[in-house]
Amino acid sequence: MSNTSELKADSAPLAADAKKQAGWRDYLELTKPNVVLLLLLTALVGMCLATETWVAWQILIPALAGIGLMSGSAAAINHLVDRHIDARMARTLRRPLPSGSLSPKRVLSFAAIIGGLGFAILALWVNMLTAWLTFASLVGYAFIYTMYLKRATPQNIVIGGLAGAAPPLLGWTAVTNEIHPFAIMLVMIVFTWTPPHFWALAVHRAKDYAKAEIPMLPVTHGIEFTKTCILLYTILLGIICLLPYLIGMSGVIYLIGSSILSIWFLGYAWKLKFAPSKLTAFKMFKFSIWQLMALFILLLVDHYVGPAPVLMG
Ligand code: HEM
Ligand SMILES: CC(C)=CCC/C(C)=C/CC/C(C)=C/COP(=O)(O)OP(=O)(O)O
Repeated sequence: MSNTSELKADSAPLAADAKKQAGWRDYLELTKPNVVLLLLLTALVGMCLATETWVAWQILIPALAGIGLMSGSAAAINHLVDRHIDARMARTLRRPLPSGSLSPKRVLSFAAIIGGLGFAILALWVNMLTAWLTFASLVGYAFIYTMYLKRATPQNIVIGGLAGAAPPLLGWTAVTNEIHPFAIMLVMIVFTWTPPHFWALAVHRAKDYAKAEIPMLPVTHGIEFTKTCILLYTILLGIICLLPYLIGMSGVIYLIGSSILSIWFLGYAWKLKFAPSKLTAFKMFKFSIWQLMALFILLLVDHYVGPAPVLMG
């Protein structure tokens, strides 16, 4: 979004071209609900790992609601800022803004309302540290990544990935009101997972990104270089996934499960680099989502079911 007059100028043609009436499904789509659900799982695990017992519902409910609403708001701002490039890519052209079912003004109001509500919930019922850290993540994704990094550098998703990686820390601070090294380690897992997650899709959709002139790595440095980077990040992720066990935060259930997932993911990265079929990149992208979900469920199961680990420090 460059300024208010652009928003006004945009509203008219989009509203006039509207092909269908806006409904609640359009608003839901703006929030990237599947992404937010996975973000909330990582936040929930951050909350649970921060305490030896169950998380009190008086914190659990407002923390998940606040983080979810602010993430949804960030996603809606991403739709607003990216509406022109979304209109140029096959994957995104049917979204509510490029398809004309919602106007930019409505999207801005929606993002402001749910974002403000999310912040108020965190500030009133959780704590100010979590409220401000979540706000920083919103700014990181909706403004720094979407408005600047995405259009400026092929390292966009590496740096921007920090915002999407923050929820385990947000969950942890919601419960303890302090930043703990264990929470940072959970952030590091999601942070290192993001490049193979996204670049696998970018390899599959490289022509789309080139058409929209977005400097994603496969566009600027080619498919082969991107596949090498995916392989290297996948190895790094495998190493980082060992840390929860090595520092005594998680036990053998986690170690065995996460090692299987890491080897599996590495198998995809290896195939993508050395023996790809047309669909390997897309299958790896899909697998990355299941892998992160399974990894965080493992952390949770290990925490509550496994034998108590010996904690450092
Ligand atoms: C800068 C960081 C990230 C980038 C650039 C990125 C990029 C993408 C893209 C382009 C898609 C396809 C969306 C679509 O087809 O509509 C996607 C899907 C997805 N991403 Fe990411 N992602 C990032 C971080 C994350 C994080 C942190 C999570 C969760 C912890 C996540 C979870 C998902 C999920 C669940 C989907 C599937 C959505 C669906 O099927 O509706 N992503 N991601
Ligand atoms: C408060 C908080 C935790 C904020 C983070 C919220 C959030 C929704 C992070 C997910 C990152 C993501 C889906 C990036 C893709 O954007 P893209 O523009 O590259 O993808 P697109 O082309 O599919 O829109």
